[in-house]
Amino acid sequence: FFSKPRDFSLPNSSWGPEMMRLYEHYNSQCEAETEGGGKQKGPWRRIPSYNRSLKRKTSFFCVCFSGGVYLSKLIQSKARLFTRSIKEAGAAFEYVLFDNSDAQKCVGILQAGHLLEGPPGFVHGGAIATMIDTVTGAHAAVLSGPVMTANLNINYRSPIPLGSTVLLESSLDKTEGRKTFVSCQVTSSDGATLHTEATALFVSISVRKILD
Ligand SMILES: CCCCCCCCCCCCCCCC(=O)SCCNC(=O)CCNC(=O)[C@H](O)C(C)(C)COP(=O)(O)OP(=O)(O)OC[C@H]1O[C@@H](n2cnc3c(N)ncnc32)[C@H](O)[C@@H]1OP(=O)(O)O
Repeated sequence: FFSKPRDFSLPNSSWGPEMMRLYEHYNSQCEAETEGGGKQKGPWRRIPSYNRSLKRKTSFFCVCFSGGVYLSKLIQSKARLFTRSIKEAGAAFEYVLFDNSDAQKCVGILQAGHLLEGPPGFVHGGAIATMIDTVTGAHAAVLSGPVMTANLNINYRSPIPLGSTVLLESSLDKTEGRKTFVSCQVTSSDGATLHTEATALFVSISVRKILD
C-alpha cells in the first residue's frame, strides 16, 4: 500500500543545462572505476531529499510529547519540508546536495525559480539564506548527527539573477564539543562571481529534543 517517496534530488525536466552540467560533474564522482574495470565508491555522495523530514511512524512520539493528539496528527499529516513544498517543477528551489566526507565539504547546486523573486529579477535574500541553512545544515548533520542552527551570519556580495544556477560550497571550520562551525560561499556556476558568504554554528541536540 505504500508508494516509494519521491527523491527530489534527482533531475527533472525543469533542470537547465547549467544545473545538469554541475549535477553530472558531481554525480560522476560518486562512483569510481577500479583497476579491474569494476565500480567502487567515489569521493562524493549524493544526499537524497524527500519532502517530509519526519516519517509517519514518529507521529506516535509527537502525540506523546507535544501538545494535543488532534493537533499533532493534523500537523504531522500536512507537514512538508519547506524547500520541497512547491509542486510546480522549476518554480522555486530546484537543488541537489553532494557530500565529500574525506574533504569535509558539502556542495549544493541550486537553480532558483521565478517564485523566489525578491528585488525585481533577482533572488530574495531570505531564499538565499534558506539554501545556505539547508546546505550547511545538511553538512553539519553529516559530520555531527542531529543538529540545529544556532547562528547564521550572511554577507550578500552580489545579487543572484532569478532563474540562474549557483553553487553553494560548505566547508568545516572546526568542531568544539557540541558545536560545529562551518562556512559557506555561494558563487555563479562557473565560479567567476561571488554572490554570498556565510558562517554558521550548529549545536548538536538529542532526537528527543526535536520531538519535544
Ligand atoms: C546522514 C545525515 C544526512 C543529513 C541529510 C539532511 C538533509 C536535510 C537538509 C535539511 C537541512 C535543514 C537545516 C535547517 C536547520 C534549521 O533551520 S534548525 C531551525 C532554526 N534553529 C532553531 O530553531 C534553533 C533554536 N535554538 C535552540 O533550540 C537552542 O538555542 C539550541 C541551538 C539547540 C542550543 O540550545 P542548547 O542545546 O540548550 O545548547 P546551549 O547549552 O545553549 O549551547 C551549547 C553551546 O552552544 C553555544 N551557543 C548556543 N547558541 C549560540 C548562538 N546563537 N551563538 C553562539 N553560540 C551559541 C553556547 O554558548 C554553548 O557553548 P559552550 O558553552 O558549550 O562553549
